[in-house]
Amino acid sequence: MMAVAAAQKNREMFAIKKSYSIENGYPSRRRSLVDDARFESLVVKQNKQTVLEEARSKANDASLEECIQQAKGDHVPAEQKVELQDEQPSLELPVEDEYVAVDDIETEAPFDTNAEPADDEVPTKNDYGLTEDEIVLSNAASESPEAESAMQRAALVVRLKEGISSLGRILKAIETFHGAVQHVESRQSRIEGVDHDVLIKLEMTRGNLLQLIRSLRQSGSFSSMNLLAENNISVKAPWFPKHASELDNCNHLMTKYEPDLDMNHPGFADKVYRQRRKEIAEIAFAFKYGDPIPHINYTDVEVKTWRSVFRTVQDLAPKHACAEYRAAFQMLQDEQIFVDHRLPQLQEMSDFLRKHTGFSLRPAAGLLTARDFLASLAFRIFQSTQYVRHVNSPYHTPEPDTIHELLGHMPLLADPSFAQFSQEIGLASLGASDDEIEKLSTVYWFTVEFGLCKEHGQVKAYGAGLLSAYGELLHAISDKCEHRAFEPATTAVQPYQDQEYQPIYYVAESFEDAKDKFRRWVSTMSRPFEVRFNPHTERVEILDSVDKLETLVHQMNTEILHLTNAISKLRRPF
Ligand SMILES: C[C@H](O)[C@H](O)[C@H]1CNc2nc(N)[nH]c(=O)c2N1
Ligand SMILES: N[C@@H](Cc1ccc(O)cc1)C(=O)O
Ligand SMILES: [Fe+2]
Repeated sequence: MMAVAAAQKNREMFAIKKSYSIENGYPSRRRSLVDDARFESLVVKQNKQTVLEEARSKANDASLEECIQQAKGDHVPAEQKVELQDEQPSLELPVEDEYVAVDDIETEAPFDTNAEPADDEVPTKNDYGLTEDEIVLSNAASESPEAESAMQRAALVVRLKEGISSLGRILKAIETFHGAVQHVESRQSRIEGVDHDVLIKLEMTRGNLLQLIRSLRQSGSFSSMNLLAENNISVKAPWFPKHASELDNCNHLMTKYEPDLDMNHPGFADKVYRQRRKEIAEIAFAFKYGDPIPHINYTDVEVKTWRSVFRTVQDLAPKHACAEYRAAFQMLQDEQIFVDHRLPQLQEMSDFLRKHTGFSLRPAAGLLTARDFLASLAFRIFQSTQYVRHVNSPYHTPEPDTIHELLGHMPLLADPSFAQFSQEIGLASLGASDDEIEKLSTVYWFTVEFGLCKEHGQVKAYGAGLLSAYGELLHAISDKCEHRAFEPATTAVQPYQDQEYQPIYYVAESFEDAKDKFRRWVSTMSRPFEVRFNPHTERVEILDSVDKLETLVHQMNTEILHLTNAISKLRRPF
């Protein structure tokens, strides 16, 4: 608790309004990007577990009689309705706004007659406990009386142990709860002690469905009873932003490396620097989707820092940076955005990127959590810091600053192939599990941040952490470190630290090759749905229905028609 109070105080001093770690009591003196991320995963898991357990114990309190009573009669009397709600309080799965049910994902749950039952199909030891799907359902039902009486389509898998005739009792129970059976399928079970597995698709009110599940669980004739998610019952995916404006909620900071918190930070002893950081952090926290990015009047000291990094990178890039970086750097110089006597403003940089790849910027107060940071990339939005590293350490700084973003990230975000790669990492992160986020951020780390690539047999840098830190750039191309071939599956589990120069770097054959490999690897991830970014609406669409796919196919047909026309026009004789 002491640590939390101290962190709270630090937060006030430094105006950190949203920090995942601080809000959850992470000891502010522990300093590692990786530990910090693990801590986030752990807290999320623990919270989820607590919520599930609470809901299960609540569910166990309700007796069968009560349930059946409530289900009888067309209308549940008002007093009982209240009681019902008391039993199923609103269950907020997440800490803060992470991990809430995704309420608009529809999932198909096919009844694969050959499939062995998965271990996790068996809900709990205590057979009338709620599974996660049921908690999501109960969550949806407890939102309002209307939500509770809303019709819900669902699929149940019941394993019968006393002969197929108990199916009759189940159907009767469904009738009692005013459900409509749409489909029934049965098969001989391969599970010992079970004679039949039955799949029942039905429709009934959410409230009744929960009661039905409870009452079936309490009967001794079934070995297990499972609800499979169907229309509008959410899959167990974490919440993620569906529209670019929702990134206003995706600005959680890591605690490490704030000058107020970390004695090793180059700015720790510098009061003026700390005050400046506070001012600039305020701008990021106040920023909302659609706002112009506020202009910063950089001080002479800040401009001096910029000039020294800019000039060195300008000297080193021709020899050590990849071709795509060099090309974009040149364009930025031609447009007078990259000049040595002033820092580029985020707004002009954002306008530049938008013209080239559709990427845009929004200001960030510091190092963001991987989940929040990656989510924005899905929308082709890069969350960029706006403060400048301390003047005493131009060659390398332990946290991202605007020089790192501008010199390291921006040139490549203007390259179409690289922009696409960045967005794909972002899209893959939406709704990913905590473990997968950890893997994705590790891949991001060894590619976008510290990647090397081949060019005419030579090794060149494309990682932003190398192109903004000439100290590390020279180290990465020296023989003091190890170079390995980029392979997403192995790269994703390579431990790393962000305190010092990296001991290992990964070398990609090319961006296109890295993208190909990444795509193949991502397709092995667990997310049960595919997403797509619609640039016209700035919305991420979940591709989970035939209708949505059909619309897309129509769009693609139109494009193919235009392409075919283009070919025939080009072929036309003079
Ligand atoms: C995704 C991965 O963890 C990566 O290192 C992120 C983390 N958070 C960040 N936050 C900011 N502001 N800038 C960055 O470059 C990053 N990089
Ligand atoms: N080391 C980089 C900045 C940086 C630090 C930490 C990060 O996670 C990312 C970037 C530089 O000096 O430019
Ligand atoms: Fe970065």
